[in-house]
Amino acid sequence: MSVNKITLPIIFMAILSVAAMIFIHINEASLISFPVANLVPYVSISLVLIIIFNLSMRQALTMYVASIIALITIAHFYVIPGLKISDEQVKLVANTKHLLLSFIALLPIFGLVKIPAHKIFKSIIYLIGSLITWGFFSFLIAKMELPVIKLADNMFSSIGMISPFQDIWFSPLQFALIGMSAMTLLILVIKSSNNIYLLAIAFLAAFAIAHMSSLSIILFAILSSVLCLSSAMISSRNMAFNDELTGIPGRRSLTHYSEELSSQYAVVMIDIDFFKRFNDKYGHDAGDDVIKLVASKIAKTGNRGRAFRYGGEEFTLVFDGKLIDDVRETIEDLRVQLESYPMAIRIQRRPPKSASESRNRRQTPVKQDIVKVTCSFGIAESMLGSSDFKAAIKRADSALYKAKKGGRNCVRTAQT
Ligand SMILES: Nc1nc2c(ncn2[C@@H]2O[C@H](COP(=O)(O)OP(=O)(O)OP(=O)(O)O)[C@@H](O)[C@H]2O)c(=O)[nH]1
Repeated sequence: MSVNKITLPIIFMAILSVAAMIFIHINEASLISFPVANLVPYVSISLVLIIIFNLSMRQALTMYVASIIALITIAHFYVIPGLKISDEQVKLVANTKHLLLSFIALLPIFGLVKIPAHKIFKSIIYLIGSLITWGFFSFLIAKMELPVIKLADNMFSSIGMISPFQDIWFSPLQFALIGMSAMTLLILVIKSSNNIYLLAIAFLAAFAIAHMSSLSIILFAILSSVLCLSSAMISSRNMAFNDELTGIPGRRSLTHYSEELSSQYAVVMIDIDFFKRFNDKYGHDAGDDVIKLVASKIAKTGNRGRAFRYGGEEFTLVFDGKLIDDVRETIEDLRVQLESYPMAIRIQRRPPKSASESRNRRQTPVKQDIVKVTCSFGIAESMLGSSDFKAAIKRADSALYKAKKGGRNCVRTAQT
């Protein structure tokens, strides 16, 4: 068992959440009529569970747990009746909700974002970021009097319901946050550009927290849970089916995919040339860099080709519905592209001889080198009346062998 990257921020959040709840309980329990204290065991137990799942490296489970807890906690919050309070108390309750929901909203987010453990500072930025986002959204909605909100208000009142946009709580603190909010939003957008779930949840959280209505909170709870669950499913599927080094589908995916193929397809086996020599000269890490670069190029092959890492320095391309003649040109183009692509790799240096040499090295950037790599290709196609994919792979492998024998950096087909 080892502490993975998101464990420490979660522990940090757990301590903050429990401390905040105890504080709220001590200070406001007499003013509010629902038992805030009930949430303490919920959140504490759930955070302990999250930490345990994280310690056992079950990140997908962590996300499931985080999202289910978000749902249960919010449901608990709103199912408990008896909010008979004065105006002053409404404000206090609103404050309590803001605080609690900020933490709860952050749980799934922290389940999704892999923040390096040593950067607890980053967690604080995310916390402040989501609070500022909330400030920005409530300001926008409350102050701009968007026509769409009036429309929604009318719609809700016409069916006898209270609009979630009514009585938006708006404090002077939000004014102070507005200047910074645009910047924070921008940072959130940039940081989460390849994590659409984070972005969606941050926005939903901001929306829900800004409105403080059961409807928007429930909407948030449902949507964030769905987003977390789907993210968990996608990430566990990716973990099982994608190759760890290159990120492209691995051998297991290929087997899966072969079962969905039509009766006509072309399959290409690709192998990096003289890779052993390359590894010996530049080191294993540089070898890994090359495998990643080659994989990214192969994955971009057009003509509706699907790329897989077959294993080691071998890749497979599958063209469903195509035959050798349909893909020959595509593969020749890919070969030329790889051959002429200058790859930047990090060069490993020999171990430092002394402490002072080691210090000096840390100040100089890691050396890079530009290398050229070539690949050999073997193409085969499905046999009439046979759906045996393994046999097609074997034929492509034999064609690849011919390409290696024929001098490498060339394409051979199972026919020739
Ligand atoms: N860096 C790195 N090397 C790998 C990986 N998988 C396999 N290899 C290395 O790839 C090399 C493959 O070598 P060989 O099968 O002898 O073939 P080759 O040197 O490419 O020669 P030809 O295929 O005949 O052109 C071996 O040295 C493996 O250790 C990997 O994931 N990363």
